[in-house]
Amino acid sequence: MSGDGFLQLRGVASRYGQTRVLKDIDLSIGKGEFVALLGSSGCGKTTLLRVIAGFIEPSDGQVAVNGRDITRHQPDKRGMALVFQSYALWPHMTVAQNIGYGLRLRGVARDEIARRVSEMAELLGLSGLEERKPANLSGGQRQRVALGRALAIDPEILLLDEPLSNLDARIRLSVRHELRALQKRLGITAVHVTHDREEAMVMADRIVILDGGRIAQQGSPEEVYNRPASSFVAAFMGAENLLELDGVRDGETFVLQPGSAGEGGSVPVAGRALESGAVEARFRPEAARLTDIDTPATEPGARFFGEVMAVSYPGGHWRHAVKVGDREIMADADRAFPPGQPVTVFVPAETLFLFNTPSGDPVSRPGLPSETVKIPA
Ligand SMILES: Nc1ncnc2c1ncn2[C@@H]1O[C@H](COP(=O)(O)OP(=O)(O)OP(=O)(O)O)[C@@H](O)[C@H]1O
Repeated sequence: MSGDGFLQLRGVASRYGQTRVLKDIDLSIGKGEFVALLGSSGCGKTTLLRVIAGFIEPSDGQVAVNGRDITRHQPDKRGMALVFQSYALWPHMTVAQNIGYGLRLRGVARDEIARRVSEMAELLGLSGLEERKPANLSGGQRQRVALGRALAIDPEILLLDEPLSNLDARIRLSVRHELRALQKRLGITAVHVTHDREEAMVMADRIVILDGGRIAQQGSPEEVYNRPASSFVAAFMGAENLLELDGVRDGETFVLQPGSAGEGGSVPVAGRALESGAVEARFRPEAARLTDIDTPATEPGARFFGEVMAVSYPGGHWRHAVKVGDREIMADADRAFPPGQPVTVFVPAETLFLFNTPSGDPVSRPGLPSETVKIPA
């Protein structure tokens, strides 16, 4: 999925000295689209945002806005505003002076600045606080001042670098929704850097997942969550349980072979690029159904045999650590299975993510209890 190309990156690469941080970044963002750059620490999110903002010149590739190449334009000539995690407000200035700062730098007339500041204060729920200093504001209010300062210059593109991560958890949830609603209302194009999966899911139209400086996958929140393109993306999107299995493709059905995990079952190929051989199977704890040993499968999916190692109650369900073959997985259930109890773990086909391992070689395992259940797709 890609936008209409309002903001376009073509073949962007960046390096710090000899270290390549970004490679082959092709990204097309539509006008008014909210895109989240998501990835673990050090994957290059901030570097990419800074390349877009113009604080870092890419070692290769091009950045264009509305068809115009801006790769070598100064940051203040790009029609973009950047909001940081640290707010970066001037402590000696009032809320009004902070919001009006960018306008003053641009030589805007005093009356116009006053008009714009009061418009921003109104828009961001800061009316009445204009004469306060940042030290006398809450974290959420400070972040709104930083946002007001960014929006006051009327940018075409808003760049957000983890702007919510200094806020406490409860405020973060409400500011997320405020920011998203404001972005839609103003029709502004936004690129938001975050390492928080849920934040990206609830705020963005599109999520771009970075891994080691490359785009691992991009798509709507629903796409990347339910149809991860790789084992890395599946794990990053919460399917952290991993089992290594062998499978045989039989037309449009992928049959999992018996092995050390006691696995068996079959899943529809459903458009996936799956070949016979070794696969990594990934699934979320909440996707697994835990039952007494030998409970038969009644729908397509995979069945594993295991032993409960530990049980806890994080709220709403019981979470179990289960030893399956030589791996430990997490599985949720609405009742507690005591440690030591043998169990069946069933993962329905649509929630089981399968990826051929790079070599394609069968995974070797010691033989343990196993069963194959072949259910037609
Ligand atoms: N000025 C610099 N000089 C050398 N290496 C740098 C510099 N800035 C960043 N890096 C390296 O580049 C890589 C990408 O950094 P970047 O800040 O873009 O990652 P990130 O995904 O935003 O991480 P985080 O979520 O931790 O902020 C990291 O390995 C980092 O150590």
